[in-house]
Amino acid sequence: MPRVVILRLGHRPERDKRITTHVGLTARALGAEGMLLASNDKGIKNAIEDVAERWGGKFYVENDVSWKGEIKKWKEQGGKVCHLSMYGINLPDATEEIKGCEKLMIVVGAEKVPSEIYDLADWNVAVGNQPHSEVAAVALTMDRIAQEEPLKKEFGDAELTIVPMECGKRVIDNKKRE
Ligand SMILES: C[S@@+](CC[C@H](N)C(=O)[O-])C[C@H]1O[C@@H](n2cnc3c(N)ncnc32)[C@H](O)[C@@H]1O
Repeated sequence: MPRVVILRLGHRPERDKRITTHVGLTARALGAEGMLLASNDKGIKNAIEDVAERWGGKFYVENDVSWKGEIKKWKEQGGKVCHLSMYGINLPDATEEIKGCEKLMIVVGAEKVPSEIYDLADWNVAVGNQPHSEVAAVALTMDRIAQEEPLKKEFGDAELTIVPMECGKRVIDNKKRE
């Protein structure tokens, strides 16, 4: 799988807190390295980085970035950009090509995204051509482009680790074991 960064556009702090947090948490869980938030909401950064600190890995959130600046920088560094939109080409028809790149920025909107994004993106990709959710779109895309099973990813330096079991809950507190 390429290195993946999420660019979240159009986040409205008064109504999108939960969904933007879920975009970040889902991307982290499936192997992205970070999320760039093109709005000012430090609470999102704090909430996601707090989870990452307890559950491991090195996921970061950058607050209040310039979306255009970040896309430009990413492309100058050889990265590719995949904008998720129900109007794009269908994911199964783009997966093989996307899998081949080294650095991938996945762009997801909230409200309507600036039309310029469609031209700046290397791929405008629909996760099926029906409206649904940015969380589902990120999850399915990351799952489809993964080379290894993303649900078995291990997170280093975790304070907390779950022991999967058929029934019940077991969480290891790694701090207590030190
Ligand atoms: C709830 S939708 C709102 C879309 C907005 N009304 C518009 O017309 O662009 C928010 C985001 O979810 C993602 N999304 C929703 N359905 C999608 C689909 N079928 N395929 C890919 N992305 C999707 C897109 O990134 C979109 O910007």
